[in-house]
Amino acid sequence: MIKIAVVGDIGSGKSHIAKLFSYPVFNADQEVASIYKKNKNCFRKLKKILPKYFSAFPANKIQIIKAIEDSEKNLKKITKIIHPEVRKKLTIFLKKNKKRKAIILDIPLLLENKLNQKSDIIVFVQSKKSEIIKRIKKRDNFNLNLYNQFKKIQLPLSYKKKKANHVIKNNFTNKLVKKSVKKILKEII
Ligand SMILES: CC(C)(COP(=O)(O)OP(=O)(O)OC[C@H]1O[C@@H](n2cnc3c(N)ncnc32)[C@H](O)[C@@H]1O)[C@@H](O)C(=O)NCCC(=O)NCCS
Ligand SMILES: Nc1ncnc2c1ncn2[C@@H]1O[C@H](COP(=O)(O)OP(=O)(O)OP(=O)(O)O)[C@@H](O)[C@H]1O
Repeated sequence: MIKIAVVGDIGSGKSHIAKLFSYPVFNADQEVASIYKKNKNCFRKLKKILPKYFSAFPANKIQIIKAIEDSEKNLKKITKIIHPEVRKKLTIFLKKNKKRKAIILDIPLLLENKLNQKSDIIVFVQSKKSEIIKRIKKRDNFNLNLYNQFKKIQLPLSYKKKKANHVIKNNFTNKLVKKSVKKILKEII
């Protein structure tokens, strides 16, 4: 199984491009959202360490964001509980798809959390900063503080690009991007 990991800036188009590969996608952000929504055991652990923000199941996103904004330590406490659950889901996903020729990893913190293996193909999505900002500002509940906090924690984009086997330039139109995806697949599969 070839693992193709899509990395890049927040809002650069990783999830959009991951889907264009037409192979099963593991989307870590979606997994996190689903854990908050469905995993009561995880909620209990979160409530125990951060009762002020996790009061009733399912967790409230505004409260989670407030916890993270209030202190970086809170984010560490949350990720200590959430990340092992995401890793469990990843193991299940890889097992389920072990006979597939390729799978796509849409894990924003893949390199930060050293979830990659040497054999993985890393694809870096490169998008114009101004275009990204314009788009993410339109998102529901967009929070500039949180965005800046996450940017500070994430590895520099220059490092991610250097680690990549391929770079896809995303101009937020499908024509160019689809061509790049096709070219990469032709080279590796
Ligand atoms: C704060 C939350 C509720 C905001 O949810 P929301 O739906 O608005 O955003 P989403 O989860 O899609 O994340 C958007 C982007 O923010 C960045 N981001 C999210 N969490 C983190 C983090 N812990 N560290 C650095 N960047 C992060 C990623 O680039 C991600 O793609 C959520 O991001 C969260 O709970 N984060 C902590 C858990 C985590 O580490 N998730 C990252 C995936 S493993
Ligand atoms: N090539 C493209 N053509 C059309 N729309 C695009 C393209 N690339 C991205 N988009 C759109 O831009 C927005 C941001 O893309 P996306 O959500 O995939 O980014 P992301 O990098 O996964 O974000 P995050 O870091 O928050 O997880 C989405 O609405 C997506 O549909």
